[in-house]
Amino acid sequence: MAALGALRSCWAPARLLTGSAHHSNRLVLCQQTSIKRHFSNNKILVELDEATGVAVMKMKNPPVNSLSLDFLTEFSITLEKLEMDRGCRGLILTSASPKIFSAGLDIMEMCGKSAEHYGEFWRAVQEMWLKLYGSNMVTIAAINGSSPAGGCLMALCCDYRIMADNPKYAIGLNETQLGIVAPFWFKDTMSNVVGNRVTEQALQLGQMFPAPEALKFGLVDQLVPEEKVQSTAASVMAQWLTVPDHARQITKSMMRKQTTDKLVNNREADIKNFVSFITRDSIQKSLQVYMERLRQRKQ
Ligand SMILES: CCCCC/C=C\C/C=C\CCC/C=C/C(=O)SCCNC(=O)CCNC(=O)[C@H](O)C(C)(C)COP(=O)(O)OP(=O)(O)OC[C@H]1O[C@@H](n2cnc3c(N)ncnc32)[C@H](O)[C@@H]1OP(=O)(O)O
Repeated sequence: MAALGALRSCWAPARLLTGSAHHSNRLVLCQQTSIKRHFSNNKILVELDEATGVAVMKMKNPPVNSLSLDFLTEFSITLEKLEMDRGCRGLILTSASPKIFSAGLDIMEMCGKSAEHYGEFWRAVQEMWLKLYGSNMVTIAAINGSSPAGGCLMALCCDYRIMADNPKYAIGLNETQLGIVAPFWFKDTMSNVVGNRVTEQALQLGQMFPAPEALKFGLVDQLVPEEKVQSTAASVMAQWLTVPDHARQITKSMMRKQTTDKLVNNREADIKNFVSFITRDSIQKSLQVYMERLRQRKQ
């Protein structure tokens, strides 16, 4: 969480990038150029470049990067490690396999399981959101494929979104299409980016927007050719990192705290609400029908 007291002081890298550092600091930077640290596990590839202070996090949960309980747990642990690492100032979030950024929450985690499981799963979804939306790091989503529902939420949590310029890739909070409802904190995250009116319509209709449409109303910030998504993310990140960390972090926290506090103060009630919603027979039926439709589409 972006608690003000926990702000990290990362002045040296900021000064290096703005060019006001002492000569000996520059030497350190040169010497560090090729040092990369790895935080990978079997679901997420992470490489932290010590010279730039930027970590690239590639989701790798085949076939579609669905957000399973295991994946979400690994994700939050990894994010926590990076957050605590004084050498890490920026995070680029992307997919290890182009075409799909993330298929969103793993629907199988919400079907035919116990109430205890649903509670545990939802707590993990909350944790991912609190950590990513509340991150002190500069976060950039390099969206190299489709990004429905929970995948869109992850991208919306970031400070800036760069998407591959391919109309086949779509992004949006499509929950109503599955017969489920995006909770208030999904809604707030989108509303904070694109405004209330657009969010209201998009959420009711469960709209998925092809990349060019998403750009038009600011759901993503920039479209670039597919092969330039990563390099553009790196250069946008370099610009963001020229701003002194403490000032940017306080500003980010000021903009987002009201939204995160709403969940922090209501976590247990939100879990209870989710469990009672998802265990309804009608909702279970809707999810099964949706999965069946996905399978049939494939055939
Ligand atoms: C009363 C007030 C209540 C208030 C609210 C209270 C509580 C809130 C309640 C609920 C909130 C839940 C919020 C949910 C958020 C979500 O994220 S739901 C997930 C939504 N995701 C989707 O709709 C994506 C569906 N998938 C696709 O559209 C496509 O699969 C694709 C991602 C575009 C990829 O297409 P393609 O490359 O063609 O791959 P396939 O379709 O063939 O898929 C490959 C296999 O992957 C399986 N799969 C796809 N997506 C998911 C998924 N999200 N979860 C699990 N599995 C998935 C797909 O079935 C294929 O499996 P098989 O190979 O057939 O076994």
